[in-house]
Amino acid sequence: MGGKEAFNLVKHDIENGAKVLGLATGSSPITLYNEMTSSDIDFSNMTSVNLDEYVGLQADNEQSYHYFMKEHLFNKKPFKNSYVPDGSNPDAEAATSAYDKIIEDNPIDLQILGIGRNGHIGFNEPGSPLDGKTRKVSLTESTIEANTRFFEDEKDVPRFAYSMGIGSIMKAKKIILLAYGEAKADAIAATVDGPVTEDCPASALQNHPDVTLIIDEAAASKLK
Ligand SMILES: N[C@@H]1[C@@H](O)[C@H](O)[C@@H](COP(=O)(O)O)O[C@@H]1O
Repeated sequence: MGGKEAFNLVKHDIENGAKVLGLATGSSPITLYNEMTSSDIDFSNMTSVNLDEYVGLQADNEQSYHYFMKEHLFNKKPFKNSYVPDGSNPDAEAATSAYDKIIEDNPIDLQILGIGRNGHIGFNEPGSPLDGKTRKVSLTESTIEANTRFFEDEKDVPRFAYSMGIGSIMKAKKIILLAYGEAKADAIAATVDGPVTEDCPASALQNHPDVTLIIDEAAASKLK
């Protein structure tokens, strides 16, 4: 899907000096990561900062976002530093403030985003403050249900995550949002045509000066 288009934008930014990439998990960025791993770009002097991680999963847990990122990108293309929130730290205050410090020290040049069916970005579910920092969030039923496919049993799906806030996402210089498939059509319509509202966290992107949407026809099917 849109991996090639996204990759060309990423490559262009790197050639123009981008040093910090904000990265996302989920199925949407996989084709981009495939392009990155098969490219000849050297990321070893770059930094990556991921959006979120499940609370309660160790980095070596196969369902963790740490693991996902290693498997899809970092094992083949190591970065100088790669940051993902520490889901194994039960102290939410410590884990989230440490992550805010990381974001502050590594301002994001280009942020890659997927989108949840309910318009969430990172794990900022509907109702999240549009200017928020990293925090512990409760996942909604719709997100838990969407994530169930990755776990053996629904009861194993984590109920909480540490997520970069929308305020931090909005500070990225540029943003690329990836969305494919009919299940994302309502979220994309609300993001683009709806009001800016906490009911659709991605609608905050309307206030960002440099956002590119890479979406397929199905995801675009409910746009005005
Ligand atoms: N926390 C992630 C999001 O960052 C991602 O955008 C979303 C959509 O995932 P997918 O791309 O698999 O549809 O899933 C999870 O909730």
